Amino acid sequence: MSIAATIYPYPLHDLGAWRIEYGEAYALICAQGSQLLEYGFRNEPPVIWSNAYASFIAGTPIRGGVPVCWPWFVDLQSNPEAVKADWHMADAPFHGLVRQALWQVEHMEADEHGARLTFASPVTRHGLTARIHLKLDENSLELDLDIVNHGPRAVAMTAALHSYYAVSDVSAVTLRGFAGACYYDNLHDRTLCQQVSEPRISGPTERVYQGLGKIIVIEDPAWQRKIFINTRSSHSAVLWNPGPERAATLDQFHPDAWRAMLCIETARVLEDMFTIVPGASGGLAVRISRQLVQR
Ligand SMILES: O=P(O)(O)OC[C@H]1O[C@H](O)[C@H](O)[C@@H](O)[C@@H]1O
Repeated sequence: MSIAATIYPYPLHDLGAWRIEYGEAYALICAQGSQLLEYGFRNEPPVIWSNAYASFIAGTPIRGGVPVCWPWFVDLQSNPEAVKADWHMADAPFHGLVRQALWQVEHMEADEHGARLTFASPVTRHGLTARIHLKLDENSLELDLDIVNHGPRAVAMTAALHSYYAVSDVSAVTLRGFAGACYYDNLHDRTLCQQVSEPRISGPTERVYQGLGKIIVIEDPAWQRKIFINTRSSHSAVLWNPGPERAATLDQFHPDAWRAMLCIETARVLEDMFTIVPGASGGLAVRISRQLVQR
């Protein structure tokens, strides 16, 4: 007998959210920011780092899960000129316009193939519409940021699916998929560097990689697990861990939490920015899965 997925309301204080279950897999997504807050498999460590210290307050960004950053990433001023020009505004919020905005549920469907949900962003400037499509099946979860330009002119933008992954100990995991790429080291004056071998995280890290391929792997021997990050239409990613000193200053963050998480933010930033012409669509997507490995 085949199992069907289920979706049910799971309010977080004042915020609307939905829990999705399908066999051993589960996920939690919130209407604010269309933000995935949990993803994992029962009786295993979580795949996505969910934050016990997160506050669920309307209009306040939630730390953890997968915040959606769009139509720009980080502060607007450090984006390419075309993005700054198209989105110029006073008090531009960090990471764009949608992470603390309330998205509308457009579609929810659960059956023996899994669950599919669509959220629509309230931002319609320049005649753009943005949607997040979430797909959960037995083995993977996909998030697809899909933007359509219904307006009269081309619009430039950057975006990121700012994913926090759960790890046993950030200094003990091995990463695959970065060797050979270039990155800007934000902690060293945004110097452009070449990644020769695969990176290890031994302290605060904030690197913006360019020219990446379609797959990144997190190998976590202590948890006998590999996380696979398959991307679509994205050639950049941000590797971020605050390290202990910055962690102590972050909101909604336990001072020791930096050890248990690693952000690999599937992105289209800097040289990987994109422009959508009238009548066209664009965006980026990530499919997250895991494989258990025997020692
Ligand atoms: O604290 P947040 O606004 O959630 O941002 C968290 C982090 O996001 C990205 O990784 C940026 O590169 C970092 O500069 C920033 O600190």
